[in-house]
Amino acid sequence: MSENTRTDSESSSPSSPDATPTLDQLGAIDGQLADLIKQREQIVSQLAAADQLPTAMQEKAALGLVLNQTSGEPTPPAQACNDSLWQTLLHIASHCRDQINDTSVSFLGPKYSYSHLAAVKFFGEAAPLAPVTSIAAVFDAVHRGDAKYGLVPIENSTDGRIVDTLGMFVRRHMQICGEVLLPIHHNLLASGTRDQITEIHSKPQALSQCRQWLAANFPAAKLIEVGSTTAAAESAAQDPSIAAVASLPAGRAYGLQAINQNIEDNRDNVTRFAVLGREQPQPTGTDKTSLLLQVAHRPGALADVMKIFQQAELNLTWIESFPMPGSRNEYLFFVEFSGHRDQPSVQTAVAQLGTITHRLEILGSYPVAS
Ligand SMILES: O=C(O)C(=O)C[C@]1(C(=O)O)C=C[C@@H](O)C=C1
Repeated sequence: MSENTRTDSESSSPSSPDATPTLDQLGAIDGQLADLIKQREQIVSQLAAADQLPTAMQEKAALGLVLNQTSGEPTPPAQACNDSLWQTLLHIASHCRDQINDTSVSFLGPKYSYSHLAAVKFFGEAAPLAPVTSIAAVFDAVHRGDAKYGLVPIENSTDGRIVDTLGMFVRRHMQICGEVLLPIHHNLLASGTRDQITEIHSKPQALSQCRQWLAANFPAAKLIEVGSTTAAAESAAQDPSIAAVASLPAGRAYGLQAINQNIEDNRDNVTRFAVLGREQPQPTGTDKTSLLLQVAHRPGALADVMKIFQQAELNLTWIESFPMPGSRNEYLFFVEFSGHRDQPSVQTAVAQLGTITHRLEILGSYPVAS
């Protein structure tokens, strides 16, 4: 143990409750923190070498419990996401994992896309994040095992479902092991002045979330759909006639001016992201389960499905229909409800659903985000 880690009451705590603390005491505490983080790094690499390192998700759950004990509040871990002490602990955990190159997280990039901001919120600032250029590529990276986790937008409070994501779940079997809620504040960013703007670039969902504002303020501008909000910011940095709808961090990264801030039509604009990965999180008491199902094409088929949820007293939190690729008038359904797949009532409902559906996939059970 180094000088700094000694719990030295003379150097790190005030000599009496009324005495003003000194800068030395602050320095001593910082030294202890740095030393503890180094010790933590070492333990993480030793656990990894012994193949005993918990997964990033397990570690996150354990961190939540530690934080709850410290604060004395019975908050489930996932709900502590906005707390800055929580973010700091998560950052330290991701920093230690980064030393051993453990967890890679695939997301729709480049950096500073909303998907990137959501990945940082969930996995921590220092997690090894791997940007790709499309939602399909996130699924591919997790499917091939190039990334341990993936992060994709699934639903927005203004605009509804994210079609690219639901389409990929239909085409490729993939598990959900977590979710992140991110408030989305869009900004009009440009390298020139307001008068120079003739085109506005962004991801279709972002343009749609600002549709009324754009129509009222830039009725003559051409709206151009691109792969991500950061890709739009990149173009705006190269051409003063292009403005981007993107995040403020993207604007700062590309040296753009925020011509207008918070231009989303709905002030309560929130996007929900799904965390993709092979892991199956343990029940926490506040969990959610996602299913993909296909019902027979006959009257009352969906009503029969709903009856099963009603009888099992499972509370639905989301239901979306999605056209079946290649067969007109047939639909798949995404259903989410409160509860975990290990719960007996969920198991009974799933067994019954299996007898009346043509396709049934449990996409995952995971802690509810707030
Ligand atoms: O382009 C981005 O920045 C994204 O992360 C994608 C995306 C989306 O497709 O919904 C994510 C959140 C916002 O709703 C707007 C864009």
